[in-house]
Amino acid sequence: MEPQVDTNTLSALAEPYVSAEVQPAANPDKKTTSSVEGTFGTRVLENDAKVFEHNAWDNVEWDEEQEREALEVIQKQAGAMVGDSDRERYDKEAPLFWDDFYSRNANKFFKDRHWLRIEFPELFENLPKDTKERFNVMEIGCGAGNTVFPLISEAADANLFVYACDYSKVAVDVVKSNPEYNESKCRAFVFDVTSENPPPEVEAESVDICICIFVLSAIHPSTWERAVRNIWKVLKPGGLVMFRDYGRYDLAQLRFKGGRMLEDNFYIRGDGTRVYFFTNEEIGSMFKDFIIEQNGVDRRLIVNRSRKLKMYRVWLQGKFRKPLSGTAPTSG
Ligand SMILES: C[S@@+](CC[C@H](N)C(=O)[O-])C[C@H]1O[C@@H](n2cnc3c(N)ncnc32)[C@H](O)[C@@H]1O
Repeated sequence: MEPQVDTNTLSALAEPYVSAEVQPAANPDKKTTSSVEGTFGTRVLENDAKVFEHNAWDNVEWDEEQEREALEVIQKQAGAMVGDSDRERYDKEAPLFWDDFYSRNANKFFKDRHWLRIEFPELFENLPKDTKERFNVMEIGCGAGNTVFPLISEAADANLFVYACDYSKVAVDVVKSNPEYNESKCRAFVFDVTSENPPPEVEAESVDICICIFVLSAIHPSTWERAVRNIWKVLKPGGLVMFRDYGRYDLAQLRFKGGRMLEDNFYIRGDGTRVYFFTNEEIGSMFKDFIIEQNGVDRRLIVNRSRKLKMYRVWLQGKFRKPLSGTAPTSG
């Protein structure tokens, strides 16, 4: 996610919300099942002495030392885990914390995802025009609509329909109150992706593309399978999941202090919202029943030139295709 804050000052990166995202660097449209380091970026740091000459560097390699330091930070965090009763409360009341978040921020927090066309060109290719067959996109965890509205406006002359769901009622109300909201193009509704069943608003196997941007990190790891099963059920055979989310050792993870870790790599922010930091392996096994077309890591070094600070960002990006035949994933 990309809050509208200055990502170059550390104070802007403090809890409760670390700036989650800057615009992806370049088109990683490369089919691979492994890391796609090297495909995202355009500006590569070749000489460490020049690190403060630009604001950002792409595809930054991590050395063993950095990895060791990251692990040390995480071990320290694990020394002061959130207590059981708080953990249960954060789990039970999770949507309410997001309600509070959107009550405070409405649609002023995240920037619009204008990079969709670059990173996820499949959303715009082969869109039907003037045909009876509608192209259905579903966004899970649509928040304030920062993906939905740019998408609808970019594809204004196509026969595109967007289902926008979120388990925060306040978020859904924010989407519905947007002047661009138009039920001939979009339908927003409350839905928890970890529910037992897919949403009644969406016909089974009717969705061409399902978008999950910074949402799966917000759900408890024990519910990943249910979420993926619901996504599977709404997708057409051959349909695609477009995924972008936090990666392991992202700055946002390493900046958590004691008393914030709920479980391994799963944290509670100061505002009560939760966040997980994934590895490619975890994402690969979560979507194991899909054809993995991309499962990449986007590493960026963001530099504060005046304060000589280096901030390492790690995001994962993936494209997972539902096979033309196959049965729904079962829960383990
Ligand atoms: C980090 S925000 C991302 C919002 C939006 N995808 C974006 O990138 O701007 C995560 C969103 O996921 C929603 N969310 C979290 N858990 C959810 C769940 N189990 N089902 C549906 N939405 C969920 C939250 O309410 C919040 O709006």
